[in-house]
Amino acid sequence: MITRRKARRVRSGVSVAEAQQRLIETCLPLGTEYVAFVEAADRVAAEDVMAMFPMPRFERSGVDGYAVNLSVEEGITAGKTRPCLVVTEDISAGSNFPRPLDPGTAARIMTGAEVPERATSIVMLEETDEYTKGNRLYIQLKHDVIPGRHIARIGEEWERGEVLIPQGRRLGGSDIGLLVAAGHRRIRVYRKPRVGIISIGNELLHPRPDAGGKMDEAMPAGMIHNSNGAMLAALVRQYGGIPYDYGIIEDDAYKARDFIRSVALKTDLVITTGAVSVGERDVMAEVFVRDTCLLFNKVFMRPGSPTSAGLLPLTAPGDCGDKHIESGEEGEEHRPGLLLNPHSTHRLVLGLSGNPGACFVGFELFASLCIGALQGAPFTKKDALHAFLSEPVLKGSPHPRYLQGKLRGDAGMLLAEPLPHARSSMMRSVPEATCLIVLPGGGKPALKGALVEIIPLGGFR
Ligand SMILES: Nc1nc2c(c(=O)[nH]1)N[C@H]1C(S)=C(S)[C@@H](COP(=O)(O)OP(=O)(O)OC[C@H]3O[C@@H](n4cnc5c(N)ncnc54)[C@H](O)[C@@H]3O)O[C@H]1N2
Ligand code: MOO
Repeated sequence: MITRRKARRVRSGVSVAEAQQRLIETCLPLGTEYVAFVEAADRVAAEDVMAMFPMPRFERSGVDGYAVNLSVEEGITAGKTRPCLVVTEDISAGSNFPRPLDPGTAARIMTGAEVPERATSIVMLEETDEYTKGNRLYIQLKHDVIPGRHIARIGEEWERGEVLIPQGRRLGGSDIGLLVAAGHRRIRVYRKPRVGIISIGNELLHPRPDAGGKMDEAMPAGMIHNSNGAMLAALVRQYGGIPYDYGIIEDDAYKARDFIRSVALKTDLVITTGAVSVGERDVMAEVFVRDTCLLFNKVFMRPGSPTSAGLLPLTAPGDCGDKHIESGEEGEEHRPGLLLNPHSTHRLVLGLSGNPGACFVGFELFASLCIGALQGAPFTKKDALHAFLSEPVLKGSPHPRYLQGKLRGDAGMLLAEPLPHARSSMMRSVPEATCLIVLPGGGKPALKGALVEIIPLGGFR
C-alpha cells in the first residue's frame, strides 16, 4: 500500500509537448448535433459543407449601368463613331427572367441584377451619356466596349457540390455568411464539451455572483476569493466549452475523489485547481496517483510544474489506479496504455496549479487543447512563432519557462515584452498578456534582443 505522503511525492514528469500529446490522445471528439446558422458561430463543423448550387446562380451584373447587345466590331470601333443605343428595359436586382436583349439595344441594369440573355457586356453608368428623344431613353457610349465586361458568369466563384467549409473548421462570421450563401440553414457541429470546474482549498471563499456589490467586507483573515474558478469558467466559455463551476471542495482526498467522480459523470472534462503540489493538504496529488490512470503529475516547466492529469474510472475505483501505486517509485514514469474509449469508461481530469498565474498558463497550454480536441477542432499545438525579447530576463530556470508577455511592434520587428507581475503566484499581468514567452531551460538568463519562441494567446481557428 502506498502511504498518503508517498502518493504526493510519486511524480511522473514529462515535457510540455509530451503532456500535450498524452492529453490529446484521450480527447476524442464528442458527438454531433445540428444547429441553425444563427447558433453556429464559434462551433466546429462536423461535416464538409457543400454548395447546393453554383455561385453566382445566374449571370450577374457587377456594376450599375447598361447591359448592351453589340458585336465585337460595334463595341470596339477603332476611332469610328461609337454607337448610340435605345434603352428597352429596366432591370433591378431581384427581377426575374429579364427579357432577352435585341441586337443594338440596351437595358438599364443594377449591380447584382440578372443579366438578360444575349447581352454581350455591361457598360458602367459613368461611361455613357444619357439623353431622351421623343419619350424614349438613349445612351451614347463614351468608350470602347470590351466583350463580357462586368458580367459575373455562373459558377465563377464556386460550382455546385464544391466543399466550401471543411469539417473541423471553427466557424466565424464569414463562414456563417458562406454557409447561408451556399443554401444551408443549419449545419452539423460537434457538441460543446461540458467542463466541470472544481476549486480545492480551505482558504477559498466562494464569490456569489448574485450577491451584488463588493465582496471583501466580511472576509476573514487568511481567506482569499476563489478567483481561479471564475477565471477558468470564463476561459472555458472563450474556447467554446460550457463551464459548470462546482465551487470549492475541502482538502480531503476521499471526499475529493467522490465529488470529482460525481462531477465527471455529468461532464466531459473535469478541471481542478489547487492542491496538486507536495504539501500535507495537497489532496489532488493523492487522488491522481491513487484513483486515476495517471497520465502525468509533473511537467518540466515553470510555472505550473505540479500540473497533473489522469483518467478517472467512472464506475467503482478501477484497478488502473492501484496498478500505478504498486509499481510507482519516486520519479518513475508510469503511464497507462491508450484506452480504447476513454469517454465511456473514464473521464479526463486535469489538475491545474492553484497559483493563479500558473493556473492561467496551464489552462492556455493544456486545457484549451483538450477543449478544442473534444470539439473536433484540429490540433494545432498552438503554433509557435518567434519574436525578439524587449528586456532581459535574468532569472534562469532548470526547466523551460512560459512567461506572460505582451507583443508589440518596433521598427517593423516583433518584440515580446515580459510582463512585470508574470509570477506563478500573481495574476495582475494576466489580462495584459497577449502571448507566452518560452524561455529554454538550463538556468541561463535570457538577454535583451534574444530571439525567443512565443505562443500567441487567445482562440484558435
Ligand atoms: N515544498 C514545496 N512546495 C511547493 C512546491 C514544491 O515543489 N515543493 N511547488 C510550488 C509550486 S511550483 C506551485 S505552482 C505551488 C502549487 O501549489 P498547488 O497547485 O498545490 O496549489 P495550492 O497549494 O492549493 O495553492 C497555491 C496558491 O494559490 C492560491 N490558490 C489556490 N486556489 C486558488 C483559487 N481557486 N483562486 C485563487 N487562488 C488560489 C492558494 O491560496 C496559494 O496561495 O506549490 C508550490 N509549493
Ligand atoms: O510550478 Mo510553480 O507554478 O512554478 O510556481
